[in-house]
Amino acid sequence: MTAGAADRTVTSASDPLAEDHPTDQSHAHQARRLVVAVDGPSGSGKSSVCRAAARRLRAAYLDTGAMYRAATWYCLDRGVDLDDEGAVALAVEDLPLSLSTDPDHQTVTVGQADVTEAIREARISERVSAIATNREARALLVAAQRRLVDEAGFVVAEGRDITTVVAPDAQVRVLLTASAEVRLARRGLQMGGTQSTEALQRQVLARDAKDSTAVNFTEAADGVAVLDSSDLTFEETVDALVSRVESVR
Ligand SMILES: Nc1ncnc2c1ncn2[C@@H]1O[C@H](COP(=O)(O)OP(=O)(O)OP(=O)(O)O)[C@@H](O)[C@H]1O
Ligand SMILES: Nc1ccn([C@H]2C[C@H](O)[C@@H](COP(=O)(O)O)O2)c(=O)n1
Repeated sequence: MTAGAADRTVTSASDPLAEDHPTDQSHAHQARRLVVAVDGPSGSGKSSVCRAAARRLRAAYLDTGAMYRAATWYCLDRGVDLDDEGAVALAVEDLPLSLSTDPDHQTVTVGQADVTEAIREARISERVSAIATNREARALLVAAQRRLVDEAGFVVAEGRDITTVVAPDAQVRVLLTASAEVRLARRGLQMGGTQSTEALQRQVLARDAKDSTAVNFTEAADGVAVLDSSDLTFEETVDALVSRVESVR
């Protein structure tokens, strides 16, 4: 792990902070505890907007989707049948995951393998719903995420169930949305125009449809503010999120 202001390491999903060594700066985060929870559908801008907001706020950044992706990578690497719910849950229990929460240095490792890039591949995006819809695997990952949020103190955490399950008591709770058309266009640009329309639809819309059978991230729960970025630039969206945080600090 690269030590830094917001670094945390999950050493296994079932015992996430067993070997964590918070730095002095991370204690400073705890002293001003503030949790910013952001959910939303694929391509709405959660990762990019939350990472930029965390940088501006000098907070930790927790990408919970990266944990589901790393679990998928691990299962595929070990030849676990993703349709075998019990085998997947056992694998996730053993998952040797290390995740940086420093918004400037995003790294994800599984055992000795640096999977930071690999977990973004289409083969992972197209299979990750098998983990997201596995109840036991979810429970393990949610427990690890709660520990990370608690330890971070001042954190921007994003995913699909942060406002409702992982950190329902967060001081700032936001559902970041954008129209399906806009999200597909953004994801197409992000992938450098390499993906067919069908592939993009599988990775964005079909994945959302599967994931939403496990958790609701299309409607804001009570107390959750909707931030629709369809007509906002990236900077305007970051500004809107940062302003919300500043208003409760
Ligand atoms: N308001 C915005 N205006 C223009 N582009 C944006 C905006 N917000 C995000 N983007 C861009 O859209 C793309 C998708 O954003 P991002 O990967 O953050 O989405 P996401 O919600 O995390 O998706 P996923 O859940 O699938 O990982 C990125 O290239 C990002 O820079
Ligand atoms: N809190 C979360 C975060 C993510 N997921 C699932 C749903 C996605 O298909 C997958 C990858 O997330 P992404 O990197 O695209 O944000 O992980 C979830 O169910 N709950």
